[in-house]
Amino acid sequence: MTHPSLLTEDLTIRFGGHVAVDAVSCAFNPGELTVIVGPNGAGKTTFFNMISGQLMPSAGRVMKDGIDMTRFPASKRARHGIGRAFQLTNLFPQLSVLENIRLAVQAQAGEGARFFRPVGRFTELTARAERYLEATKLQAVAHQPASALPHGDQRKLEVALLMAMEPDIYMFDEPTAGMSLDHAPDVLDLIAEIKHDKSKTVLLVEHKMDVVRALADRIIVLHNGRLVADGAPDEVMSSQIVRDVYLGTAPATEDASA
Ligand SMILES: Nc1ncnc2c1ncn2[C@@H]1O[C@H](COP(=O)(O)OP(=O)(O)OP(=O)(O)O)[C@@H](O)[C@H]1O
Repeated sequence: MTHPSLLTEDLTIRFGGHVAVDAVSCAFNPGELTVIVGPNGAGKTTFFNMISGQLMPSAGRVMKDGIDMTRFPASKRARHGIGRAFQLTNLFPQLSVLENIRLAVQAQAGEGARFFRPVGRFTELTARAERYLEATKLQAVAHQPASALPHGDQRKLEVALLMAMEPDIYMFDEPTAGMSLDHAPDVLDLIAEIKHDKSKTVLLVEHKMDVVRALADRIIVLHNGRLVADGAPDEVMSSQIVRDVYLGTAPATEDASA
């Protein structure tokens, strides 16, 4: 039996009088890709922000592998293996794609940006960076400055930087947003590959139902900050509560059941 690697316990945040995420308790398991869906303003991104550490909850806890992460800043959570794809905030725009990936590999290896290191070590880190370059199909643009990449390749680079951190929790917030149709499958294939590694836990916020169908092992539904459904994709998508949520007829305080 697999043990959940990530748990939220009664996770709650209030902005003034507004409860944006309301006592959400959920366990996420290795080898499982969970998609978080819900209408606009349901609390999906806020829930994500509390897991990755961009926001501190008003109440409740975030646990990973038995460790309470609730008060850890995002950087410390990342060192504990909670990895979130961001739109190129960690990027050095003037450096090449490969150099950016190599810096992420170095950071993961705890080597910072040291310039002097044994040649063998340098070669090993470069080989690792090249593996991520290949995995994300960015070889053709390896030596281009990161800032010159078209949007689709930038999203792939985000995934490469995330993979280089070797997290065990992968978090993606609308990974194909703003992407042309010809680039989206590459990124979705990458996420599918990550989820095939049974030691990885993947969380995805997504609006596009074709993406949800292609990737989800499990779906959770947020509505007005509350978890209102949790289960297998077919079961959740055909449930009355989900139809109500999307048609706008759900009561605000519906219980969590698929
Ligand atoms: N920093 C903030 N201050 C005040 N209210 C906030 C803040 N961040 C989010 N909210 C509110 O919390 C609620 C949840 O927002 P959130 O962005 O998490 O929803 P979402 O489900 O991700 O929506 P979308 O699908 O549109 O991205 C919304 O009512 C939003 O206005």
